Amino acid sequence: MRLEKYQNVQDGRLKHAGHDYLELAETYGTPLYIFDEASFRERVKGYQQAMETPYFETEVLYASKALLTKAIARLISELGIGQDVVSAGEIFTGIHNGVNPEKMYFHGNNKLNQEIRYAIENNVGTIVIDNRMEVERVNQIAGEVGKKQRVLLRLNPGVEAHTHEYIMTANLDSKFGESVFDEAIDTVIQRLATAENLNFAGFHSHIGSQIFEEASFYKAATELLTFSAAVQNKLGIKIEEINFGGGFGVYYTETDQPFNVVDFLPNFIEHVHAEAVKLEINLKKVTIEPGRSLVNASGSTLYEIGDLKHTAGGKDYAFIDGSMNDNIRPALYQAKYEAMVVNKAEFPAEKTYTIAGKACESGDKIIENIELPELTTGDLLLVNGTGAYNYSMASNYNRIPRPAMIHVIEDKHYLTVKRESFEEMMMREI
Ligand SMILES: Cc1ncc(COP(=O)(O)O)c(C=O)c1O
Ligand SMILES: N[C@@H](CCCC[NH3+])C(=O)O
Repeated sequence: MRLEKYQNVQDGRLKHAGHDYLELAETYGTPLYIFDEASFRERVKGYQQAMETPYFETEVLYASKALLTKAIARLISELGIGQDVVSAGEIFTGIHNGVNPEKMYFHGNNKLNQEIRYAIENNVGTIVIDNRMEVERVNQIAGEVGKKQRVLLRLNPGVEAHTHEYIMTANLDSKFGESVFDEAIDTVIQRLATAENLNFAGFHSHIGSQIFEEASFYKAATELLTFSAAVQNKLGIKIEEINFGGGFGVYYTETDQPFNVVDFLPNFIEHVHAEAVKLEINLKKVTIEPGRSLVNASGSTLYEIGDLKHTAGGKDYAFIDGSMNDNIRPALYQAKYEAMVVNKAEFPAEKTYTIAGKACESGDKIIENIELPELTTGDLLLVNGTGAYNYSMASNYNRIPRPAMIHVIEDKHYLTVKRESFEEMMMREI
């Protein structure tokens, strides 16, 4: 397993910022989500600095679908980044933990009327309109609330990025946004710009998630700016802001070769500026909304090895006390992960295992065919790169309680999510 900056091997054991994983397991139990707060803070600051430019206002919005807890919301607020939200639930969590709603961008392809009303009443700064029907709904609800709502339109620029089919968002049949190739697109934009209760500020696009080619982002930017210029020239509508979405790929295993986002961003901003100048677009604001690349490497999950099984077919299973309930990604996207036996950090890897969860599903395998030291019941297995889309996609399938989460920050660690109890799982039931 590739170690993160905060991990190192001492006395034959893997440690997290000097903390022994065995002690963390004793204190908090397993399975345990562990979030390294220092590296998250550093990454956020790095992105913010890399976006700074004299050309226009820039803002980093954190795509909170990747991981949102009360503690994460407090960090968003403290660090002063915006929040990309996709439901009233995310807005609620943000607002109740100090996030300034003016800095929120509300996305979603079927925002409910009550969510739109909630957002407008609670001063959510920008609603990113997905489609022409939503234009009318937001306009009407804003009128009822008595506000003029700032909005962007989500465009599908038709830039196909190479990623898993389920996380592509800009193919022609995507459910997200209005296509730049749609014959009615001009009418939709004209309506947006003239709707009495809307303040149309520009466009948004997000071409997909876990993307490794910088070229796809440059291409999408060029497409969007060219389209914006056409809108200005043809319809006389000014485009002040473009939100370029998130999607920067991260390292899970050695087949992943992500680019360095902090190096990429200044070049990207230059590209956007140069294209905007060429096309005579007076951009006032540029935003990005990364989720995975901000949190994934800060998260890991600690499991205890239970039973071991050698099948008649010759496979060696090692069962963990977690499951697809705490990490659905291998089952959903065939996602790959690396892992390490923290108490055998210096033992040679000599056996091939399939790490399977305890859920009643054959597909509940967290890692297939990983080389590890000979395992024994009670060993602790750490899976790295679980910060994004693990806790936020966790479920209670099989009535399995969701794990606890802790934050580690230099010399201390603290609980941010309590382990779910059986009672809590029944709480909403009558
Ligand atoms: C509109 C939008 N913005 C931002 C993101 C965050 O993407 P990622 O976590 O890949 O950075 C997503 C998720 O794919 C999204 O749909
Ligand atoms: N949840 C997905 C990505 C979807 C991103 C949100 N649009 C993942 O785990 O990779």
